[in-house]
Amino acid sequence: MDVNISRSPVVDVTFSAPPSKSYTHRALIAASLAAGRSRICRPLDAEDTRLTARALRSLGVPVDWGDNEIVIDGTGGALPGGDPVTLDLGNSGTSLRLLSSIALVSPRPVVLTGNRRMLERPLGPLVEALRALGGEVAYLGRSGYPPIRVEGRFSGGTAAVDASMSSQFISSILMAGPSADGDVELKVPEMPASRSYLDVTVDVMEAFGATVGRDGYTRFRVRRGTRYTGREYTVEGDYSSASYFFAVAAICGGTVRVNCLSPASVQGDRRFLDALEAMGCLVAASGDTVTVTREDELFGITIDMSSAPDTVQTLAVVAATAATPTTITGVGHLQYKESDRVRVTAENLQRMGAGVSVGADRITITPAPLHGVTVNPVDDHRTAMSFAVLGLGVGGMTIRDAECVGKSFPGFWDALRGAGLL
Ligand SMILES: O=C(O)C1=C[C@@H](OP(=O)(O)O)[C@@H](O)[C@H](O)C1
Ligand SMILES: C=C(OP(=O)(O)O)C(=O)O
Repeated sequence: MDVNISRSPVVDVTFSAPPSKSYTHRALIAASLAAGRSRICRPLDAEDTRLTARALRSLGVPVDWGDNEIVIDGTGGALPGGDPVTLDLGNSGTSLRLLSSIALVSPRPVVLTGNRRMLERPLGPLVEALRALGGEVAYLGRSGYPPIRVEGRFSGGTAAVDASMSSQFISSILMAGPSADGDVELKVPEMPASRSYLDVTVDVMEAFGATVGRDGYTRFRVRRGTRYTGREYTVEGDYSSASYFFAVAAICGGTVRVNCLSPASVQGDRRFLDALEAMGCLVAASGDTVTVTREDELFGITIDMSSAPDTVQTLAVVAATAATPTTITGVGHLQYKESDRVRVTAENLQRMGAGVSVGADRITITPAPLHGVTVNPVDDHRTAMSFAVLGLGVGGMTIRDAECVGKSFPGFWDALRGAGLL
């Protein structure tokens, strides 16, 4: 499916944020390992979260996905035995990384694999840590990458984790921690990438009754005997997905309100709002609603987005419409995502007329007169959504294979149509 995008006049629209993908993955896992029944309310129903649910069912967890809720009778920390099982996680990095540790909880041999791009997304530091904690983990293809086969016992102990490529390596072990035979202690020698997602992990673990010891982002501990308890849990709104709506105001001018967002959220992509404010937008929050207004031209900034990786592309497209250049740092690990996002973003902005320079851990966007192009997102949902929003400011844009947004935000195109923007 291709979507053609014309230039939009100044906007005055209200959107609802979809549920958080990261929170939904984690609630599914915690509920699966919990003692007792959980009801997950307003889960994100998207390709990636469905992959996690399907994988948990394959591991023997009774996951009942109903109408806007998921009911799970938790296993109480253990997983049932059975034949070896293979989990195909598509290109859901969160699913594959987090479930790699859940696989160690299972008494069955578990193979974790994915699509072609997933097999290019690194896993080495997580495998090394799982081996140190009792896992017998084998690479079935290229060393350091999926597919892997996980056997052994989650005995626990101490492991050092290099999370410079992905915070998910740490989140994975922590989420499974309550099911280890002994204490789990993780030492993190250097600042993890996307560190805010570790706050999301700890938030969900504690919401389901687990206690997590930590020293900032350098050390994490889950004590033997820690357990999850089933509960009713409502998934908060997704600030990463909401960024595209906020960017509509920044790029087209006018006002966008987005509701269903938690004002106390620990999601790192709230930082996108700080960036918009620094560039000249008016940002206001009231209850569950955030309002962004852009009246005058925006000016470029220099900002570290290392803890807000999923809104780097959204910020880059906004930056291309500002009056002066923007430099975004902390972007080196974006090469490991659904695509090499810094390269893809640079190439497409340059095709549109912007000046872009890329360094080891930064991207600088120098605004210039822009023209619409046809963008092939190469199956990356965030490339599709960020350039769609830029198209509303430039016109003459076509997004190829637009259904790829289903990975995280299946309602994206309908939301723009419902607001009269398509
Ligand atoms: O743990 C999570 O839910 C996620 C962590 C981040 O990945 P990295 O930690 O690999 O940067 C983020 O980009 C991804 O969309 C979701
Ligand atoms: C990188 C992302 O997700 P994942 O790591 O789960 O593939 C994303 O949603 O941008």
